[in-house]
Amino acid sequence: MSRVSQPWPPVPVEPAVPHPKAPSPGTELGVHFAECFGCGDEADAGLHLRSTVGEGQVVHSRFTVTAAHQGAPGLAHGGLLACAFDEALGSAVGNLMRRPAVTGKLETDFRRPVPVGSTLFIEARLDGIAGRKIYVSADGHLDAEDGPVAVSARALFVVVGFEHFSTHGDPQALEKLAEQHKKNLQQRGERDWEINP
Ligand SMILES: CCCCCCCCCC(=O)SCCNC(=O)CCNC(=O)[C@H](O)C(C)(C)COP(=O)(O)OP(=O)(O)OC[C@H]1O[C@@H](n2cnc3c(N)ncnc32)[C@H](O)[C@@H]1OP(=O)(O)O
Repeated sequence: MSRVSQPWPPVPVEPAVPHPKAPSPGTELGVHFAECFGCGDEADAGLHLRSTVGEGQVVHSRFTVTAAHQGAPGLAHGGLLACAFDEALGSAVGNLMRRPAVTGKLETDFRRPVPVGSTLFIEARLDGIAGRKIYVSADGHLDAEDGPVAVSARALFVVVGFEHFSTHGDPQALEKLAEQHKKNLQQRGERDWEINP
C-alpha cells in the first residue's frame, strides 16, 4: 500500500506569513498552560514538550518518551505521539501567527516504532493559510534533529475567537492560562496577540 496521500495543502492557500511580532528564531517558547498535557509543568504524566522558534515558518519541538507514554511494552502509544504533534503544530500556529486557533483535523503517518527513552525532535512548519484555515505539517526525527523520521503529521487549524474557550472551556482555568500567557509575553518583552479571527 502506498503512503502517498492527497496533495497538501488540499486547497489553494496564501503563504502563512509569521506575525511581525512573532518571537524571533532561537527563542525558547514558554509553557502555554501549566496543566496542558502536551507542555505543562503541572501535568505529571504529560509530554513536557519544549519548543524553540526556527528560521522562517518553523518551530522545533522535542519530548522524551517515558514509561507513562507506553502503548505496547517499551514503545510509545500512537495516540500519544499524535498528541505530541498536535502540541508542536499548535505551538507553531499560535506562536508564529499569534492568532487563537484549534485543531480541526490531524493526520499522522507512523513510520518507525518510537521506544521508551528515545527523544523525538519535531520540526513543524506553516504551509499556508486560506481564510480561517491554517495548514501545517511536521516530521518527527528519532533521537537527533537529523535522525530518521519516525512520525509525520499534517493538520488543519481553524482560527477562532476567544469566546471559543470562554464558551466551551473552564473559566477558572482560563484565568490561569491568561496569567501564563502574560508571563510568557513579559519574559519576551512583547505585547498581546491579534484576537480577531
Ligand atoms: C501558543 C499556543 C499553543 C497551543 C498548543 C496547543 C495545541 C493543541 C490544540 C488542540 O488540541 S485544540 C483541541 C482540539 N480541537 C477542538 O476541540 C476543535 C473542535 N472543533 C470545533 O470547535 C469546530 O469544529 C471548529 C472551530 C474547528 C470549526 O467550527 P466553526 O463553526 O468555527 O467553523 P466551520 O465549521 O465553518 O469551519 C471553518 C472552515 O474550516 C473547515 N473545516 C473545519 N473542520 C474541518 C475538518 N475537520 N476538515 C476539513 N475542513 C474543516 C470548514 O470546512 C470551513 O471551511 P471554509 O471556510 O472553506 O468553509
